[in-house]
Amino acid sequence: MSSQNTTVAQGRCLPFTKMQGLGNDFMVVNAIEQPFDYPSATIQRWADRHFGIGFDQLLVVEPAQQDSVDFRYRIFNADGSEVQQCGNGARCFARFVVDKGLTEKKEITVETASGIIVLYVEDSGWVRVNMGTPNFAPQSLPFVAGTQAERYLLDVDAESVEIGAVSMGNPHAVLLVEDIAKAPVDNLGKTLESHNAFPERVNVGFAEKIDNSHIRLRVYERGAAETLACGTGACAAMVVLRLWQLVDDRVTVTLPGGDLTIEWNGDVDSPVWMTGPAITVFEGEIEV
Ligand SMILES: N[C@@H](CCC[C@H](N)C(=O)O)C(=O)O
Repeated sequence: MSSQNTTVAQGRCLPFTKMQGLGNDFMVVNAIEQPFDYPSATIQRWADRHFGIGFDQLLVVEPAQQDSVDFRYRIFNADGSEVQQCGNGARCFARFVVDKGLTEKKEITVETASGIIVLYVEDSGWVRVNMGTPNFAPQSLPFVAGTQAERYLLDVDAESVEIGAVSMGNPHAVLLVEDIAKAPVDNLGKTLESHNAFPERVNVGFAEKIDNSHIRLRVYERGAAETLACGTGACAAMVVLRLWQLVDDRVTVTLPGGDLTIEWNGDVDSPVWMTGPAITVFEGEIEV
């Protein structure tokens, strides 16, 4: 994760599209035709829900750096930090490049800071994403945990909290809770996000099992606080619960903003699939 600190031309107006995937909302910018820099302070100003556009993440469409890839997909949290992956954003990215006529393909390959992912725009307008393989190695998050395990006990404020840990390109801690409505998302989520066992911070998911094919989930996102949905968080929760043999290979994940379908067969060499909606809210321009 890194922050950008370059200067940009003042007084310029930047066209953007406001999009959302299950209420996880985004400012999407075509930087192929209008390259610009992303100082953290500017992103924070744009992300502000009272003084700016208001969004959880800024998504930037750039030219691919490799021949076999269609686009480069860059992601910035509302706090201005650049991150490796964003699942709901990936679906919006796919709809953006198709709706704007930047590609005629319905199978779109994109580079992210954590590798290549493939996006499939379905006839219904929903998007199915090959999110790549989950990585349970602690160093992949990074997570200072000693040896790899299915479950870890973490000391938090004199208590011991059981978590699963996985990288979906970005880092996730997952906790199982009895009642999602009572989950301490604001307090424990915020504390764990910056726990010293996660040197690059972490996204924190609270999952309640409904049955073998249905879980409820709330996520305290690194750099954005609790969001209405987190795509990589849904993948992380599903694979951790699948690893713990609590769910089947195909699971509906109900987030505050709606449902995602997540599929993973339990094989660490198999990819995780995510399917869900991606919606354009409005178009606008903002002063850089
Ligand atoms: N909302 C996203 C995840 C965005 C990045 C995350 N906050 C991080 O810092 O890793 C999603 O839908 O996956």
